[in-house]
Amino acid sequence: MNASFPQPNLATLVLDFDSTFTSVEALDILAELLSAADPARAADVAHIKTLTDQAMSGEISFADALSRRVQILKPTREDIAGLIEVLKTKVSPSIARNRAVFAENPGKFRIISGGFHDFIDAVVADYGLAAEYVLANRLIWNDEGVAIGVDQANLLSQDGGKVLALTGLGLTGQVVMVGDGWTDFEVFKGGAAERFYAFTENVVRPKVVGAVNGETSQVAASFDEVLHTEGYQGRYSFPRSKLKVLLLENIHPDAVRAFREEGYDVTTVKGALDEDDLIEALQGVHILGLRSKTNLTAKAVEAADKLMAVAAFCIGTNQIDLKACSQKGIAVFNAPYSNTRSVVEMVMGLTVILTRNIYDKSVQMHTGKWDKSATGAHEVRGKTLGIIGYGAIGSQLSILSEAFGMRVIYFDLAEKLTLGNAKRYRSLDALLAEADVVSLHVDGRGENKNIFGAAQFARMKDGALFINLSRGHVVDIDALAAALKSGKIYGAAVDVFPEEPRTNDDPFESPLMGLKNLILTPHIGGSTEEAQEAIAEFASERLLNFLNRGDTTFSVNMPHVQLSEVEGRHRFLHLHKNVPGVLAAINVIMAKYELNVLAQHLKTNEALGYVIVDVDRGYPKEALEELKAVNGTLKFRSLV
Ligand SMILES: NC(=O)C1=CN([C@@H]2O[C@H](COP(=O)(O)OP(=O)(O)OC[C@H]3O[C@@H](n4cnc5c(N)ncnc54)[C@H](O)[C@@H]3O)[C@@H](O)[C@H]2O)C=CC1
Ligand SMILES: O=C(O)CCC(=O)C(=O)O
Repeated sequence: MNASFPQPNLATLVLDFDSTFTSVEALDILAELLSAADPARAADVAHIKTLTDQAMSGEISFADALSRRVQILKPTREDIAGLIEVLKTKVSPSIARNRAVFAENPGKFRIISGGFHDFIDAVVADYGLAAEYVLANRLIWNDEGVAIGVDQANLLSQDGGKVLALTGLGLTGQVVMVGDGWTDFEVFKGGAAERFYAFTENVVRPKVVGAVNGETSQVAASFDEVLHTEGYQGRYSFPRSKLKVLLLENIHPDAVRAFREEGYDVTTVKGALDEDDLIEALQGVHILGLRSKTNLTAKAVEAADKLMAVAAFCIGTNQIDLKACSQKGIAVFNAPYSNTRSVVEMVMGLTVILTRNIYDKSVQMHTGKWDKSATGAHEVRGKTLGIIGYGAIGSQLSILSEAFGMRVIYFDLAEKLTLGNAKRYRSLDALLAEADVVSLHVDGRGENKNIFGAAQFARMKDGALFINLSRGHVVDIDALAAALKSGKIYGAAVDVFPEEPRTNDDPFESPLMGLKNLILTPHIGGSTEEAQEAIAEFASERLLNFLNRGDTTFSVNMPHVQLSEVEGRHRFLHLHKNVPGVLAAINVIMAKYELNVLAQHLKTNEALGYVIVDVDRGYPKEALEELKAVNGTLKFRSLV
């Protein structure tokens, strides 16, 4: 290990126990355990919680609240043993994930609490903190093993006791207090600590948060933030609570939850944003999630000061300027398979509805018109489906349509595995001449603009059906309207439009409105609960794996590297322009600082090179600065 860690001048960090070291108030948990065992004590729980809250917010005297709570609870030694087991499972997540920092910095941490050694010692011992590093109260026990009071002689059973107890330790060097409660702030205010962190991971106490000055006292949403600011080498080189995630377009709440659970700072916006609003919203944002309606233009990418990664929470990525992202080293992901099935099922349903003219008949019924007739209504069995774009959606549609009794032909620019009895046509015109139903499933690349226009409609069979659930700009809408009006095509279903409203509150306008046997839907091909949930899981997992370990699997613009968790090591992620000499330059720096390399990967694509180096923990900060300065570097980060 390099000699620069642990650093000799790190401050001593003094941690409060309740709602800081653990995510809960111990006496509240004790009250809950007691009332679970004896429901008659339910009223005690409410009483205890009120007293805890009042004391923590500084509304009532701490000493008074403490002895009143013990008097109400009167726990036995067995009750305390049960409490310890529960508390061990309630350690604050950011403390739990930084367990190693306690062992790596012996003597640098203290626990201070108005709670009791009787349970605190056993909980913090798991983190290598011996009882001598705990400043706490003691319960008074009677001969039957029932706690009947508080050791009044202990400084920590008195108001202002934390200040006196800590000062009494005579710690040398800087002392920093970390806690959620008013008594913790008093430690700083009373001069026993040079700095104070109002710890808000578990509870936000307005009086405490409101008292911080932003300099010697500040809010910390996680222990990672405290460690980072104080110069400790914690689990993360950069605290997650300082990484901003912006999720647009009503992305499923499971994604919001996934990021919050991992400690990221998440903001959500219901609709899509136009370029100006997006540029403003992107300031300070590290991660962006969007769907199909927000255009991440080159200008927005250029203006995004902190952006590291973007995910399209959908299949299409035509709304993202991939080139601009690559040039800035921004990783882009999507969810290529999560809504495939939903689109296919919708096409199947639309095919039947159009073939039977069900939509118009239903509209007429709503106006009181009963038109029972078989004219123009057909079975789909035996009809020919022409699929344009035989990718994930097109090929799955092929399978289901055959099961439905249809004959399938397809046209794709690329070589594809033909499934079932489908037949590949090498000419689009030949397909159009034979298909009874034409369904578009090409991607939204710029070159596909208006690939389906008057000439293509003219080549379709008279009375055929047309379905577009791909992208709006792929079809010339005026040509479609003309083909419908002339009766050249019998019916159509359109889910995607060249111009789509950004939110449900914006109006929809199109030359297609009001035409017969034309089903219009508001871009809902992938809008099922199943698909949205699956997308949320898939896309957020891609982003989190990229953030937490540098994994780029499934990225649409980065070289693909599948990486394991970073455990007991450090990982450098170096993204650069694909120019010669970068790996050599990185290795020269590794050698210069005698870094012990545990693993190294280099993967490139046309535009980018991605070097991942795992090294032993501990190295001088100058090594990082030199790695960042290597010629061609686009982005550099280190993970621990
Ligand atoms: N309406 C909705 O809600 C949804 C729409 N979509 C759209 O569907 C598109 C297709 O999705 P996937 O099948 O998953 O994509 P994919 O990338 O797997 O398949 C697209 C296929 O189209 C082919 N292709 C591209 N341009 C072509 C052209 N001009 N002529 C013939 N073939 C061409 C490609 O070679 C590829 O095989 C997405 O890109 C997206 O725009 C996807 C999901 C939901
Ligand atoms: O529902 C959405 O967000 C868009 C679906 C879509 O068009 C896609 O997945 O590409």
